[in-house]
Amino acid sequence: MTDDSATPGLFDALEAPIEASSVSTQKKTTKRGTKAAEPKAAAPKAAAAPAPRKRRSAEDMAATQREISVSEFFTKNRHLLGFDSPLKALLTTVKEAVDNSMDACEEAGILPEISVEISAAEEENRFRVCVEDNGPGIVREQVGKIFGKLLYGSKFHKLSQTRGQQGIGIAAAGMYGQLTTGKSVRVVSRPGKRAKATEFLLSIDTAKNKPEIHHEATVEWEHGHGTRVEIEMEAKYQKGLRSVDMYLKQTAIANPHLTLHFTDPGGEQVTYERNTKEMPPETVEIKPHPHGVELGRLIAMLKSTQSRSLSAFLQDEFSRVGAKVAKDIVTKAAAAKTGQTLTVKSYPSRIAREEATALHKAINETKISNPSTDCIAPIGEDLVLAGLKKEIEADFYAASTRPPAVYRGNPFQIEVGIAYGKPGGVGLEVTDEGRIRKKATSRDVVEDLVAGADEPIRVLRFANRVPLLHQQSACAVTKGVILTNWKSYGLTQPRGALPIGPMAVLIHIASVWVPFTSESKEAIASYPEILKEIRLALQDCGRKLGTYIRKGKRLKREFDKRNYIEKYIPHIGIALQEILDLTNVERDGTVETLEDVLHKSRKF
Ligand SMILES: Nc1ncnc2c1ncn2[C@@H]1O[C@H](COP(=O)(O)OP(=O)(O)OP(=O)(O)O)[C@@H](O)[C@H]1O
Repeated sequence: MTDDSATPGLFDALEAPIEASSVSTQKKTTKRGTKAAEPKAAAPKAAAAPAPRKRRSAEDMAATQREISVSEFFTKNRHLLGFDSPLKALLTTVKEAVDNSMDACEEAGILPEISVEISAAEEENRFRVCVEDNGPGIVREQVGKIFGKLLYGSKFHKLSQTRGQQGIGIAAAGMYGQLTTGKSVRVVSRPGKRAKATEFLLSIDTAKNKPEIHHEATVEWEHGHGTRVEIEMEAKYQKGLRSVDMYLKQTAIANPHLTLHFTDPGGEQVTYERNTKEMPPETVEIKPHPHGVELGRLIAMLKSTQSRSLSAFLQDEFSRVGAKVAKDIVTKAAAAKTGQTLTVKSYPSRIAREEATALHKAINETKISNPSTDCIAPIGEDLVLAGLKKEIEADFYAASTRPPAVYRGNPFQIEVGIAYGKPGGVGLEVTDEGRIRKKATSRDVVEDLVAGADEPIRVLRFANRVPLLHQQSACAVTKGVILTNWKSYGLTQPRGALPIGPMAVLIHIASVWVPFTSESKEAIASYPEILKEIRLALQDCGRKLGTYIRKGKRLKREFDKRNYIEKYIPHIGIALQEILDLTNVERDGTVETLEDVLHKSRKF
């Protein structure tokens, strides 16, 4: 195919009068003794000289420079928060609301019961998302700020294991709804039996990042306490691996103490009943570990602390620092040329930048015990297994919870569960009578969560019990699975890829601060310490899986051999009858006897 658009330009150039610059080129060529220049394709006509650029003074520029509110920023960059398509926006909204409900219930010590309802709105491509919980509710004064102001929350400034971290989530969902439909968010909240439920209609003033409450009234509400959020938005509802349905199902797996009701836009209802009444253990909030603090943060902390001496500052603001460790740090820092004037009594806010640098270096050179780990609550091997068994029918399950570890001063813990073998697949079992038979299955539906025998395994990623459905390939969890050698556990694995087989692997990272790669909290950063722990947990489960697969292969070989021999038993029977010249009565039992001998033999 030719590019016609190029042609006129070329002819124009050939017909154009020779410009000064091309004449000089000809002269040069002749000088060097080469053939006299034939008329060459001349350069296109020189464009008219561009108008001189208008110069702008610093004052002119200053007139256009102004503050950007965080809401304006995220309105333009909503993809950063997980609102980059109508499909994903729906999932992100449900996720933010359900995660908040779970956090609130757990913080209040209430067994969570949550209802999610998605219904089609009047206008096309619009849905209404309603999430209701039996949590502690929200006091009246806070409702506006929580739902109508970005970067407002209770979790950002503390180090504790919660689903939410940033204080953006639910307000961003409301803002997305407002942006795409112009409608306000409806909130009903009742902070306890003695209080009345209040209904609010509110939106966010994006230029000021402030809530605007349009309506507030007390209403009757059948629940003793809790919160209901309703957001209408442009969205798309679709089932599949990255759907709301999948997020809710995986949430039920990782949160066995949750009862969850879901009504989809078609009116179909599903309830995930809790299978334990045990709440996850209460976790404690911790102070930052000194080894995780960066220089800039240390300087800011020195400025803002209430402590009146350097020793007190180190002990009050950080975990695992006692008087002795504080003294060691200060002595080391003072020994450095730049930190000469430092003593344990130095006044923190008067410490100069060079001294702070020496202090930071000394902190990292001092041996300090790892942070305490009572701030982390893993799901636990038993409940990982129970969760998998409840929602995924498979032939084999295994789980492994690693001891806590630390990245950048933040404690974390990894746990892994696997479900292997699709019901109705190759699963075989030995009956009480010693017969090998195909395993029976109670479900005829092919389970989405276990991959097909010739597909890459399904990786179910969780961070603080929240399923992560997007950005799988950018996530440390996926990297950990790929870096594990699954061939030694009986699975095939293409180079640099996920293993192949009928398996789902659940990987959970519990941490006081999950290192997400972006604000949309979809993938976990690949810190070497995290990758190492993921691989160790996978290897532990892999070893158990390997034993099972080897046993399964042996059973399969036995099963095939038996089938083969069974095929010939009638012929052997006839031959035996003839050789032994048996009577008719004796003849009748020959085949049964041979079959019996075969099945009782454990060798075949
Ligand atoms: N259903 C609820 N019940 C009680 N409190 C809630 C509820 N939803 C939100 N909150 C409170 O509102 C705060 C802000 O919630 P938001 O979703 O904006 O941020 P977050 O959960 O703190 O962090 P992230 O942005 O990572 O989700 C929470 O920290 C919590 O204190």
